[in-house]
Amino acid sequence: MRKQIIAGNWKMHKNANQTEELLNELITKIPAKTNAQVIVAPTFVNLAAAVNKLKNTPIGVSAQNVHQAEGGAFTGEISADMLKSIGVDTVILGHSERRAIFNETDALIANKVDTALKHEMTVIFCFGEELKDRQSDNHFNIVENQLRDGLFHISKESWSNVVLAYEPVWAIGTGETASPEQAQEMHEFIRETIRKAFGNDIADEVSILYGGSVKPENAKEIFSKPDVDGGLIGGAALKADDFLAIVTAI
Ligand SMILES: O=C[C@H](O)COP(=O)(O)O
Repeated sequence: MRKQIIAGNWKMHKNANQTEELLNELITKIPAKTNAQVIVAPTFVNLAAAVNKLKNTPIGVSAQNVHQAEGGAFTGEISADMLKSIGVDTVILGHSERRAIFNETDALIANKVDTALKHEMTVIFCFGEELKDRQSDNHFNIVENQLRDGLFHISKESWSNVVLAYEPVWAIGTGETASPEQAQEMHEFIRETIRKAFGNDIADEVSILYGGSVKPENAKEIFSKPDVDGGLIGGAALKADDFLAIVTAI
């Protein structure tokens, strides 16, 4: 059975007090039993506090990024070893905001993937087409290339530490969601692409999350699709009630 996962990417939101408040609310309100593994990704400065607060709860913690080098003169950057040393063993890589705003290329993301996997971290690998790609009917090519160039160099053994997050850029923070059918069509394509390259076991086991304007109102229908194994949630992860409504929709 594939793991179902709901991850909240808090992006550059929530200071220390607000982080504590949201975590308290999540801890208090999260149902005793959920069908999905639940993860939150606060900003770097609040990660250690989140790890401490969420100890002995069912909620895991992820970082939003990591630097590819082991360490050194990289002002402002954070290494995998630093994350591991505070108990963070999951990292989001390849997010479209990192690609578009911070010029992260497939080659750089592939490097970051290697570093994270070397440190036995779980990678939530994000990818997805822009609106122009979909309008020109090039979305399958773009998605396949992002997968091949950013991820397909890893070993078969590494796949147990990889979660995929398909996030069409045109649906991120726009309020416009891919239809459940569009999500399913792409998730199925992604799984078949993995099947061709890595075989049935890996294709059937890897969790593929959908991200892009998931809300309590549309979550259930999207998650009902057979190749959608959960969600990577942005805006709606910033309110405990909305996030938990999405968690219970799966
Ligand atoms: O990482 C999360 C995605 O960028 C989705 O963000 P959103 O739910 O605000 O559209």
